[in-house]
Order: sequence, then C-alpha cells, then structure tokens
Amino acid sequence: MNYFPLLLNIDYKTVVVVGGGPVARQKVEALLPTKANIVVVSPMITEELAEYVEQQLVKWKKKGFEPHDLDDAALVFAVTNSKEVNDMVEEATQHWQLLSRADAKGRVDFINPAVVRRGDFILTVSTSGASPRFTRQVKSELAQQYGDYYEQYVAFLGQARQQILAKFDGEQKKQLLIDLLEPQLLEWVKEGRLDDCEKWLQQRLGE
Ligand SMILES: C[C@@]1(CC(=O)O)C2=NC(=C\c3[nH]c(c(CCC(=O)O)c3CC(=O)O)Cc3[nH]c(c(CC(=O)O)c3CCC(=O)O)/C=C3\N/C(=C\2)[C@@H](CCC(=O)O)[C@]3(C)CC(=O)O)/[C@H]1CCC(=O)O
Ligand SMILES: NC(=O)c1ccc[n+]([C@@H]2O[C@H](COP(=O)([O-])OP(=O)(O)OC[C@H]3O[C@@H](n4cnc5c(N)ncnc54)[C@H](O)[C@@H]3O)[C@@H](O)[C@H]2O)c1
Repeated sequence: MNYFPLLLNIDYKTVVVVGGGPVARQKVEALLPTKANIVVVSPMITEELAEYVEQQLVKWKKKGFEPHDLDDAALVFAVTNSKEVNDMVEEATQHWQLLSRADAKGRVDFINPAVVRRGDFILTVSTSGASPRFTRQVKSELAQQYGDYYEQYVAFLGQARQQILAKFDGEQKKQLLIDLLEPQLLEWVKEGRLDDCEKWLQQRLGE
C-alpha cells in the first residue's frame, strides 16, 4: 500500500476511540498534544486512561460500542480486541469519516506512525504496517539523535525566519535563510546559549 503522509489539524474535532486497553491508551496519548475532543467508548479502561478522564482530558462512555457513538466523529479508532466489534465500528463509519483499525483488517483509511515530538519539530516513522516493532526501534534511535534542545532550535529557526521574511526579499532573503542553518547556531542552542543566537540574528538583520 502506498500511504499518503499528512500532518492533520484536528483541533476541536471529535475523535472516537473504541476500546480501552493499552492500544487505546497509546492512541489517546498520541492525540493528547492536540486540542481534539477525545471520546473513549469501552466498558473497561486502563488506569492511565482513567486518569485522563479524571483530569477531563478525555470523555469516557462506559459501555459497549453502538453505531450512534460515531455521530460527530472526524476520526475513528477501532482498537478493541474483538474482530467482530471492530467490524461493527467499520460498518458504522460513514464514508466521510476516517477509520484506523489496530488489527489492520478490513477498511483502513489511515495507519499511525511512531512520533518523536520536539515542540514544532515532528519526526514520524512508518513501515506501512510491515513491522511496527522496527518502527518503534527507529523511533528510539531518532529520539536519541534529536534531543530535547531541538524544540528550542526549531523555535529559534521559526521566529528568525519570520523576521527575515518581514525585512528582506530576493537573493538577500535566500542567502539569510541559508545562513540560518549555520551549524554554530545549533551548537549554541545545545549549550543553552540562546542569547548568542539572538545576537547573531540581530547582526544579520542589521539591527
Ligand atoms: C507505530 C505504532 C503507533 C501506534 O500504535 O499508534 C504502531 N504500532 C506500534 C507498536 C507495536 N504494535 C505492535 C507491536 C508488537 C510487536 C509486533 O507485533 O510487531 C508493537 C511494538 C511495541 O509495542 O513494542 C503490534 C501490532 N501493530 C499492528 C498489528 C496488526 C497487524 O499488523 O496485523 C499488530 C499485531 C497485533 C497482534 O499481534 O494481534 C498494526 C499497526 N501498528 C501500527 C502502529 C500501524 C503500522 C505501523 C507501521 O507503520 O509500522 C498499524 C498497521 C495500524 C495502527 O495501529 O495504526 C506503535 C509504536 C509505538 C511507539 O511509538 O513506540
Ligand atoms: N496497532 C498497535 O499498535 C497494536 C499493538 C498491539 C495490539 N494491537 C491490536 O489491538 C488490539 C487491542 O489491543 P489491547 O492490548 O489494547 O487489547 P485489550 O484486550 O487490552 O483491550 C481491549 C479493549 O476493548 C474493549 N472492548 C471490548 N469489547 C468492546 C465493545 N463491544 N465496545 C467497546 N470496547 C470494547 C475492552 O473493554 C478493552 O478495554 C489487539 O487485539 C490487536 O489486534 C495493535
């Protein structure tokens, strides 16, 4: 299958997760950094999910799945341990709703990559379902390679780029955007020397 990779804005959209086991927890945790309206439908949920419900990060419908549970859903996760229930969810999913099945059976509108988040810097990994374990291994390698400081680094790049775009165009703009990837800046961020990055930028901007 040739999947099409996307980064979706699902803020304020309803996402229904059917099932409440460890796999449901994993999907919910991937959703938590967004502002999606997360609804879990399951007679039982894990302790971690119960904590999210307690903190009002997630709504819980404590019951078996019924088709009307999908009424407002933009995304649907069928992640129960029963093929029959996942089939029921699939049947109830309208053509305009996107369905993900953790058992990778039947209709699969999307699959979930492993994700390393460093603020706006997002690394995603997939084997298109060939080996979720290898996906996880590569994710761990990337997480090591790209430490937490990449969040500040990409935040700096983002605001510096905006300042450059506001002030320059043509060749000058192009050259400054190239200069911005100067390895020294990454080193400074790594050492916590954000002031030096800012000085470097102001000098380039002629301020
Ligand atoms: C990336 C990640 C994100 C996430 O879960 O959201 C994810 N699986 C993860 C881990 C993982 N999953 C499994 C194991 C046990 C080892 C093994 O079986 O290999 C481990 C490893 C572990 O947990 O250590 C078992 C498993 N997974 C699927 C099936 C069904 C099947 O393939 O038939 C079975 C067999 C179930 C059974 O035996 O019954 C299916 C899918 N799993 C996917 C995603 C999609 C394609 C991913 C890709 O592109 O490769 C896809 C197709 C659908 C989907 O769920 O979207 C997450 C990384 C977590 C992280 O970030 O660390
Ligand atoms: N994609 C992945 O990453 C991945 C990893 C491992 C397993 N899997 C697949 O995901 C499935 C779920 O894994 P798990 O470890 O979370 O299973 P689990 O057995 O721990 O949890 C199943 C959940 O489904 C709920 N459930 C059962 N009947 C229901 C119904 N009628 N309506 C709503 N909820 C119902 C149960 O209450 C339970 O919370 C596995 O069976 C396997 O097929 C996928």
